[in-house]
Amino acid sequence: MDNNNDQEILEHHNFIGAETIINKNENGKNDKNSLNTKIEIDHISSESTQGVDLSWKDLSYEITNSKTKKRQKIIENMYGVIEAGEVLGVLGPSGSGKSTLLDVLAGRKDKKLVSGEICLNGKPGQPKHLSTYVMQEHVMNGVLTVRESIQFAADLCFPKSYSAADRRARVQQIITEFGLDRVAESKIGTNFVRGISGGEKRRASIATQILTHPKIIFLDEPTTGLDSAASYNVIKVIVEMAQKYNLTVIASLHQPSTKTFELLDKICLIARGRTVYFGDREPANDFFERAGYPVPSYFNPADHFLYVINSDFNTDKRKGEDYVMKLSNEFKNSRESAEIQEKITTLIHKHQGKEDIVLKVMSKKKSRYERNFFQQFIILLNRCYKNNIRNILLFWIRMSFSISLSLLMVSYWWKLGDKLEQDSVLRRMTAHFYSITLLTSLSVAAVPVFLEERLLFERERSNHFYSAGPYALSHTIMSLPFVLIITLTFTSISYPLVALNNDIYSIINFIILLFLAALASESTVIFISAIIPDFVIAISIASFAHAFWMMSSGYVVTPSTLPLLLSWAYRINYQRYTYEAILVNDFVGLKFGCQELPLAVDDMPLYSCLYGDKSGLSSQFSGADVLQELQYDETKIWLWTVR
Ligand SMILES: Nc1ncnc2c1ncn2[C@@H]1O[C@H](COP(=O)(O)OP(=O)(O)OP(=O)(O)O)[C@@H](O)[C@H]1O
Repeated sequence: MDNNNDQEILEHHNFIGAETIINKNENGKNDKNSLNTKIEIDHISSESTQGVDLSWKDLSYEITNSKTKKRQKIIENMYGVIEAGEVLGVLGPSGSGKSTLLDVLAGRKDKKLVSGEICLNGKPGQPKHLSTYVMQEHVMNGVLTVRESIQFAADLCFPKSYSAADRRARVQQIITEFGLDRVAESKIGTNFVRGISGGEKRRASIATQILTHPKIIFLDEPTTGLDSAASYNVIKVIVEMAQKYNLTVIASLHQPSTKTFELLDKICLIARGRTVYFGDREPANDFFERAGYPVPSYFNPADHFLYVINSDFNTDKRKGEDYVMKLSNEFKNSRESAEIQEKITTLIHKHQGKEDIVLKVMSKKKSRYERNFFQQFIILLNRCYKNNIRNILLFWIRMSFSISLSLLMVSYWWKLGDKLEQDSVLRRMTAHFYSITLLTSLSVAAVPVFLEERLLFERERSNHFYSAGPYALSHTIMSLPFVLIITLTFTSISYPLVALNNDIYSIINFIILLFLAALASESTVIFISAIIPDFVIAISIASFAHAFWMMSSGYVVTPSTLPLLLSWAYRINYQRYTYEAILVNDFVGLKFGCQELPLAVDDMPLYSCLYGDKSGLSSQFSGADVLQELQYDETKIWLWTVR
């Protein structure tokens, strides 16, 4: 096998430590079986010997201030270097630009607003495809156990060459590495279910995101909200992982304790978007001493540095800026800064002329999903099933609403169907209208659940776990039985007690039509939650949308008298189609009695009919007469169902 074939196999397996393996081939020959075996072994142990050194120069991010319309630099002329296996802590006061620096390095900002150069192993490049960005919030599915959450990530993210047993072994390995053995079978926890501690949640969340050992890991404030012991444990695990797998880690930190601070290899101190110090942790003391701010004895150096570089509380804005400028210039002219600049240049020379297989293979790896559409769908379906079964509270809330509303209907229209006089026609129509509108209103209660899911979806999709298609399909399919049960419960109480058309065909049709309306309403709520991330706005819009469909359904105001704005909505309104189809379904075959008039001609009784024959001679009219008057063509029922 030649080198090209080696390359293909390595790329096929998304192998990370390619160079090492090729060099390690025995007898100086490239043997396919031995190569594959090594790749498998490597997959199982997740070895990835070659790391990525990250450096940046003159990095700025400039926006146009929406109020003043002036250009504003959020970070300015930053430079730095971090080698594989090291952990860099980005420290600075609130609003100093820590998250912006991470975002710019991770390629999460608009490129047009970014200037400067980012290098991977000394060559210009973007870390996006080799990195994972661990966000501040530990968005996880609270009803799953720690092991299930990590297993889910492993099933989706590991290459096809991993067997189920390999994946389980790797999950166990990462659980141990992250010190989660004791809580592996415990649920993460929700508002209602007591779960694992905050520190354990954070470690579990990070574990699911760095499972495949991306070469570079960005962590946005991984310790926020944790006590100092939990923060220490989180950073300790990250440092150990970085050393063991030669990973490059950049973490923004708020206020590390002395012990946590001592775990960091390098620190980057930022104030007002400028570098005030960058380099190894220990020499920082020396730099600040020379600058006139020595670290007091028995004082946490991190606290001291953050105190010194914080000019936010300087009442004179100009003075605050000058102060930061002075410190920043002092660093620029320091020997520590010169060393960093030199290191950036050395890296470029070190990697010059070498083909970087790690970068090549890794960039291909992240540009596609590890599982195909169907596999993603099955894995997501399984998780969705567990989620729905364990997150049963929402289901019961909706069930209890469904039962209450159906009882409300019964109390209003008790045995209405048995009364076949003409006065009952309008009441019958009202009962149908409310059965649709009440049942569909229940879906609004699902907004918070979809919004919570949305955060998880965004995080997992951005980490290339799966695409939107299988996610939407699995959730739609899983919601079907729940919507059906709610519809059946509503119908089984209200339908017989309101005594509607007891023909079996009519009953089945009624259930199908209500079920489809409930699904359409559920889809509307999902759509609104998908485009509006704010809970209050989303729930207000979902309620408004429901009221809007209700008002334009043709019941409250007849279609011919609908205002222009609502008449277009009438044409696409799912509540309208359900309402009209349900009326057709119920009214066909019924006979209603007209009101007998006290006057009689030649002893022949006279009648007043609201529908049908109005000559006064007919004592009855049919359901079809009502439909004809309303212009609901009975033959359209299946067309409406489809709509
Ligand atoms: N797109 C933007 N438009 C206007 N101002 C912005 C924009 N992006 C960032 N900023 C401002 O830039 C500054 C730096 O923001 P950034 O989020 O990077 O700070 P931070 O150090 O991470 O803060 P914190 O620790 O509070 O999260 C802040 O004052 C922020 O308001």
